[in-house]
Amino acid sequence: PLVSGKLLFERANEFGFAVGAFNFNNMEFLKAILEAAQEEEAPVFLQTTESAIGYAGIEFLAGMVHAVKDSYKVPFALHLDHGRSVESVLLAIRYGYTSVMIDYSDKPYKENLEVTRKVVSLCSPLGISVEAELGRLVGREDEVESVEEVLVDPEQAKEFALGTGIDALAPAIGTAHGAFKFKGEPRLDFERLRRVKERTNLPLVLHGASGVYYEYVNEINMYGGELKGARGVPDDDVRRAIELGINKVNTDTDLRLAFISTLRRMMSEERRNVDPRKFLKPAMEEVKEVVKRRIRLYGSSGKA
Ligand SMILES: O=C(COP(=O)(O)O)N(O)CCCOP(=O)(O)O
Ligand SMILES: [Zn+2]
Repeated sequence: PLVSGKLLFERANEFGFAVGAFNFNNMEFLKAILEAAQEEEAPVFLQTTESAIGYAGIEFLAGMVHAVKDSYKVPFALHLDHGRSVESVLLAIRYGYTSVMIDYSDKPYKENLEVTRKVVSLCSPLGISVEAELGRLVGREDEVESVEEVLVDPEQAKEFALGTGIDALAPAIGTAHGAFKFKGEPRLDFERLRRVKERTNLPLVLHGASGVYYEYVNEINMYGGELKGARGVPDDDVRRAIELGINKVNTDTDLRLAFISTLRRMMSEERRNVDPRKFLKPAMEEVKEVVKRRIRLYGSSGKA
């Protein structure tokens, strides 16, 4: 059933595992995620960014989730990923989201603190969980670095947690969104993560955590794609981060790679087919498989 993110954050923090937070923009990804969670008997966050809402419309995205809120026995939260304004959070509340992120990490600290405190005052009385971010993920798309990376300051994290009353914190520890993470070798700042957990004891969130599995990258490159230098976070680093206190792991790129690799292969092999379902069904199945793989990696199988 559809539940508050608070429930998922608290249990994951108490028992030391992470809940998968999977992004969706359409019915196929949503169905794949929920079926994977059901088969793994795992809780999940279903999450949409503002660009997902721009693509599909919040009525469709929230409407689909509310339509199936009693159709799956596993608990799932509907989460606004990277909300960039109070208005965006209010819209999510209006459409029955049960968890939100207010991401003011690219603004001065004081602004981040004030706006986040405001969002907590709006959401907490409604039982809606609030996630915020400190430090800045380097936003690397197609190998082009767009923003300067700023790693989280553990002392500031403690003050921020106390000053805002957030339910969860996303500390920037070296990851980046997309398929091109890290300049050189993959490296997360585990010592910094440990200190943030020690000082806040909050449920922590890892953004930019996709593994970018070579089997999907290779298949995309074999069937007309061009992902040169694609690289993700090794599974062992995700495990280590969870041991150190990560309780929600954001996963978008791995689902995209699974979907697109299957789509490219099917489109190239079935040259007479014009029924979208013949391509979308196997692509959806592949997304389901990679979601199950990630749920097992996060230690959340059987934790529903
Ligand atoms: O942390 C992540 C995903 O990390 P990943 O790329 O490593 O999967 N996210 O918050 C997902 C961000 C998706 O943004 P958009 O819908 O604008 O493309
Ligand atoms: Zn993110």
